[in-house]
Amino acid sequence: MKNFYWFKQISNNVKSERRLSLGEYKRAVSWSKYLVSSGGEIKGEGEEWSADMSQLLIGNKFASGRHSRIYRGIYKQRDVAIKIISQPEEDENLANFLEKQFISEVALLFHLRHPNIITFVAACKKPPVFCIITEYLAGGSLRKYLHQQEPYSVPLNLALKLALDIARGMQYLHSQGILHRDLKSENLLLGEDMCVKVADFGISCLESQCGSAKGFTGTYRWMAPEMIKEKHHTKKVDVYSFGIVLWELLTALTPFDNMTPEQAAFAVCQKDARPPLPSSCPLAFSHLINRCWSSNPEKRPQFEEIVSILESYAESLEEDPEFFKTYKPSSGRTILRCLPKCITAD
Ligand SMILES: Nc1ncnc2c1ncn2[C@@H]1O[C@H](COP(=O)(O)OP(=O)(O)OP(=O)(O)O)[C@@H](O)[C@H]1O
Repeated sequence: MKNFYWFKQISNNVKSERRLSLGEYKRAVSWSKYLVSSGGEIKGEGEEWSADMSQLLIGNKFASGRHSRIYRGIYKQRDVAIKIISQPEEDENLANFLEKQFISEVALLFHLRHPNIITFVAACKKPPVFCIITEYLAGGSLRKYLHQQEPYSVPLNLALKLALDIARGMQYLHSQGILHRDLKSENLLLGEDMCVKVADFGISCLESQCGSAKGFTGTYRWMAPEMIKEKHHTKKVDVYSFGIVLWELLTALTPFDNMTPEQAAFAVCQKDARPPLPSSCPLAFSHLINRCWSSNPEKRPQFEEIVSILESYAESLEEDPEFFKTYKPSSGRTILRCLPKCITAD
């Protein structure tokens, strides 16, 4: 607890009660002054999601986004992560964009409840600073985890479990009519027992309101070709990104590592390039990955089918530890098992 302090205390300049360095203290004050009104707590703007700032204990910064800083904290006795977004004074367009993004992220997160989706706790809006409080996931991002592993070393049963968690979170998200649009290992967080949760809904949208992908800020290495080309896009853009994440799980590498993001985007769109599947990749996975990252969105499966397929793999693996060595895509076994769920009106 020694590095935590109350916002309220900061506003009252009770500096002596905190064991922060002068630099940390100045930084904390510069951010928190916007979140704490003089002598009292912000009551928010009446929104259901408004945080009670008197209950927020803020700790060390542990990560950063493009326009945000992420702090550890405690809110109502619960471990939380606090994403603080600050609008730049000198760039009005970016400031407006960040405000819209904050409102949209909070509106979507507020309604989501699923074990594989990060849990929203509260938020506060005090321009030029906004904050989003979510549960804290101690395992960090899947990307960080994978980068700590030797290439091709993630056990297949673990890769399968992680893939299933992600697919279940995405199935739920799509069932709510929401497109994530920035699915990548950096936005997948690890909780206890290696449970994965989908996070960062900054550029997510309701399917009916997504519009075109013009001026889009997603990440090229994971982005579906139709989105790179700023064309009309559907839920299937997330399935494409999931294919890339599956590839990451099997290789523990960064997709298109030898290219800049722009070169990767060009290669994907103009040359139909995809990251190379290792020769050791079990057919069961390569078959699914190839379907997921198909350049034709219609050919990509829905998450409902992906979950069924992965569940059938998990069952088969439990019955037969050699399953991945003996699997044949045309065996019919998997298809039969998922048939009732696979047939959709897509
Ligand atoms: N609830 C959390 N628990 C643990 N770590 C988190 C949490 N939220 C965010 N992080 C860490 O902070 C990083 C950045 O978070 P996030 O992607 O939400 O910020 P962002 O501002 O949207 O970033 P960007 O715009 O660059 O995508 C994540 O990759 C993760 O490592």
